[in-house]
Amino acid sequence: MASNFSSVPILDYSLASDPARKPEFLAQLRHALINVGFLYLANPPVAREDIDAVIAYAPRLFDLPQNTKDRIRMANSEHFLGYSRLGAEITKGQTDQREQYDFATPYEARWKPGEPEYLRLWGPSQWPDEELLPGFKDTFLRYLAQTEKLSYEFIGLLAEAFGLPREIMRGFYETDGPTPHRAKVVKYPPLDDLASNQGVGPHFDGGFLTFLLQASPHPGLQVQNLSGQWIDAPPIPGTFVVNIGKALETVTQGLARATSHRVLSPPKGSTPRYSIPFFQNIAQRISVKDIQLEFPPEILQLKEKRGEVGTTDSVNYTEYGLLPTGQVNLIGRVKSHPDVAERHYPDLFKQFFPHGLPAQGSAY
Ligand SMILES: O=C(O)CCC(=O)C(=O)O
Ligand SMILES: [Fe+2]
Repeated sequence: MASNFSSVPILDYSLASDPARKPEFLAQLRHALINVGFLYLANPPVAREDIDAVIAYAPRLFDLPQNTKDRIRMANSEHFLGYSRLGAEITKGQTDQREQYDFATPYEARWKPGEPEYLRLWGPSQWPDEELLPGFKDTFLRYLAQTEKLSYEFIGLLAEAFGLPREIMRGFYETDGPTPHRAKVVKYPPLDDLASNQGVGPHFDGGFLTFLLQASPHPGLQVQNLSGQWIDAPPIPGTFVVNIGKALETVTQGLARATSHRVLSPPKGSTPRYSIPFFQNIAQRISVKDIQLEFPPEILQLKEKRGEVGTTDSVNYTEYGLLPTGQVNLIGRVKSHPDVAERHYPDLFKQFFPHGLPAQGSAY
């Protein structure tokens, strides 16, 4: 019988460090990974004062004068890092109604001519001037470092929940150098003057795990269940929303589900919604088919019990079976930010946009 879900489960991270209650946590985690693909994580090991501080900074980032935001626009960056104006991003061919900054964990650009083009994707972030937003960069980096650490601890717990050794996933990210991760600070304006209510259109996340901080009390995030219905995932203070990306779904042979999700714009007259997603990545040169995980048969059976996953409204990621992760990432960025691609990756731009820049979808 197909299992389905009508709400997103809440897991308490403090159980994971209590030996007596860890089995309970792992059982809940296994259920959430296999049957839902989303969960709330209460009591995450990220300092509350840093969480509160990044939440407080979010509106201030967008209240900066337009010309100072544009100075660090994404189009400047071959790493697709920086500021994107409202309406600059495309999901599934439609314009998203959100304004955002993309930042990454610290990373020195390493690409050299002759190496694969996708290695150019990662490099330093563009930060707002310190005088304009004192303390933001340091606070955000501290937040990123803690969230990154949590993401690796969580991958260890995921392995345990699936009956594997805790360290088995390391091969995906411990390679010749650090694996960079991306985060965004996002503002969804209310519907008043928008062309549509697509805050962000239906999609899967690409990488391993996403840790989403809902940074204002607005609902709007929705998750698609197995029969295609949209289920609300409203903010719960003090939690992260954790979900699975397509790379992790692929390496776990579909045990951990990547679940389609979207954000609807806040209603007319409302204040803006803010959110801060962190996207855990894996090493760029690795193809997900390079490492085969052997799951115990009784775990694989749990997937059969789930039944067929119904249709989703999201784009798919069939490339993961074929290409290095870095190339899959780069293609995703090109499709989402064609104007940045046109400037820095002209060949890929022509391949995906043979008729030129779409009417919408220009970061600048
Ligand atoms: O803003 C949110 O709540 C979700 C954003 C999201 O799904 C994404 O950026 O991938
Ligand atoms: Fe997402």
